[in-house]
Amino acid sequence: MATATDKLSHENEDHEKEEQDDDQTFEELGLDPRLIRALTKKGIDNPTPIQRVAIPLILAGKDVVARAKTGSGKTFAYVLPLLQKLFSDSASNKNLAPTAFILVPTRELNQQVYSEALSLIELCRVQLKVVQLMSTMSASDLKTALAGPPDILVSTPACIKTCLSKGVLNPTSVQNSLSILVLDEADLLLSYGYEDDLKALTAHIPRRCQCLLMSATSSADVEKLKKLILHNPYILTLPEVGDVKDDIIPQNVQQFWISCSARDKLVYILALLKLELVQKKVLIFTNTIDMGFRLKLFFEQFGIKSAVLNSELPQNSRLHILEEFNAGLFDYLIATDDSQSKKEQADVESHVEQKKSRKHAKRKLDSEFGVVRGIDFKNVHTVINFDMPQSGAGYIHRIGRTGRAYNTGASVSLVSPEEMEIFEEIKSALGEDETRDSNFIAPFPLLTKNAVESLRYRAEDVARSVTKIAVRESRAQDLRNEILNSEKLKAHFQDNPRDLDLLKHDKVLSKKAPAPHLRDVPEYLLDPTTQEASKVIKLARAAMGNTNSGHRKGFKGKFRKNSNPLKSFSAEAPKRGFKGGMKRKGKDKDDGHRNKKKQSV
Ligand SMILES: Nc1ncnc2c1ncn2[C@@H]1O[C@H](COP(=O)(O)OP(=O)(O)OP(=O)(O)O)[C@@H](O)[C@H]1O
Repeated sequence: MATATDKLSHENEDHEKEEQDDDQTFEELGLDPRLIRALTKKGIDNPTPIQRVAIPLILAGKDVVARAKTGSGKTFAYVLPLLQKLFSDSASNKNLAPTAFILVPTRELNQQVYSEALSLIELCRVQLKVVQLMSTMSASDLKTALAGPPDILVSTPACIKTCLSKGVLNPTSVQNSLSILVLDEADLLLSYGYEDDLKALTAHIPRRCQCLLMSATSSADVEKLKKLILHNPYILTLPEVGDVKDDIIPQNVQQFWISCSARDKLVYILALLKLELVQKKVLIFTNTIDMGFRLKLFFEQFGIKSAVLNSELPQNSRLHILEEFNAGLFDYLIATDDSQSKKEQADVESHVEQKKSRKHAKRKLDSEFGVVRGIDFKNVHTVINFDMPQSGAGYIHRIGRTGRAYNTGASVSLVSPEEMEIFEEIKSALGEDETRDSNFIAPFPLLTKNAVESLRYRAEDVARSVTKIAVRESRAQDLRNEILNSEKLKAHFQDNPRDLDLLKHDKVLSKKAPAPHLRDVPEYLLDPTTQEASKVIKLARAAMGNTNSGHRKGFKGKFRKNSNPLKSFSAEAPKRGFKGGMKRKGKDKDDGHRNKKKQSV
């Protein structure tokens, strides 16, 4: 067993190594050649900064608390060393329970992590078994999934608790077998209400178990989890260097905002999309499901096809919508970030519970839905906040859906006077600073008043036709369609897991056929500035090989290292006893240059 002094000197070595060697390879990190080959097949050649720091530490058996920006490659940072450790263990594995648990807050993330781990295992051709547990599974399905047992279990904490309470997982077996526990998106686990579920598990985590906490933001919740789960004294925290607010948003994401009344938001978003002032693919956030459908119906009248994603839809449909969007089958996805609705529902439920009248407390929304947080949307260029999120953390997670890996991205927030207060809160959470792109939300420069006014008449006319009843009917219709889809999907995808085209989710819901004259914006309605702006966007798109949203052409390496979230992770040593941290080299020297670029979207 190493002493605390050993621990500190190890940390210092790691730190210096990182400072010296910015271009380390996976090989130099000690990664197994099979994993390196698998990564090459996935087009991944070099580790990201968080991977450079975390992989050797995890391989060395340390507990790690890793905090790194959204899109910085945290999943591989733990999945790769975890698999490597299991490569050597699996032959001698006589365990009665899984060796590794990966706990995630949402089903969507569950699916994503499971798929990443499975695909690496398949590419490495090793005898490891990974399974995912879902809360919809019956006790016998859970039993079947855990038979064997698998080497890796991906699950929400709630399912683990269910397995323990139903006797599907034996606590003693867990104590004897569990060697690695990962809490992914740790900052969200408690806010999704998993505290009791986690507590039910902690009693059975053996002391020798290696624990890893991955998170995009730091919060009191992460601290709480650290205390709850991490009992091994060898902990390395990897927060960002210096100011906590340093580069919370990746530097290759440009953030913009537009001030407009709540009523005018429809005409503004129409102008952004129809006049092509933002690049595709576009992810649009609303705060309520009804607003999501209102937007969809509104867009349909202008020939803009979009799909909606929300917690009301069956799980298969949600996962399929994500797959289709990631594969580039449609360009506009309206996602409802309904953490607020969930909270409201939870309040209602607890009220109902207090009254001991639970029969009306049916859960309509899926509490494990979480499309905003942690999901790896592929090639989303623009995130639009149609409604503003309720907190700084919510904003960070939403914006983090663009600018992932080596891509650039932009965000546009439509802010009404009623939302100014929360907007100010968000800005102070980011530590807004005009000299740093990553923290600064600039006024959107490409939309002129003329352009908005030219569309106002048409937009308001259509907006009036999208009545509450129309929204309610289309919401019900979509749910019916998706329930049918869900059944078909289940059956079909068991046999053809890669067949994405079968069911499209961006079909038209409006009863009223779109008027042909609304499809195109006639040239006489467009002022020269807007025409110019739209051309600039198209050219930028073409220059980046982004003319077809389904295919990302490599423009890796064209970014300056410092403006890339994957390159700019920096780590700092724990507060006590270790100073210095891993600094980004020359991080501020080209700020002026970045500011000049602010005009392009
Ligand atoms: N070394 C690498 N080189 C290039 N791309 C990478 C590398 N590592 C991961 N990626 C890609 O980067 C994207 C983001 O990775 P990941 O989802 O792990 O980010 P994250 O840090 O977990 O973000 P979030 O906090 O939003 O969940 C993924 O598409 C992943 O395939």
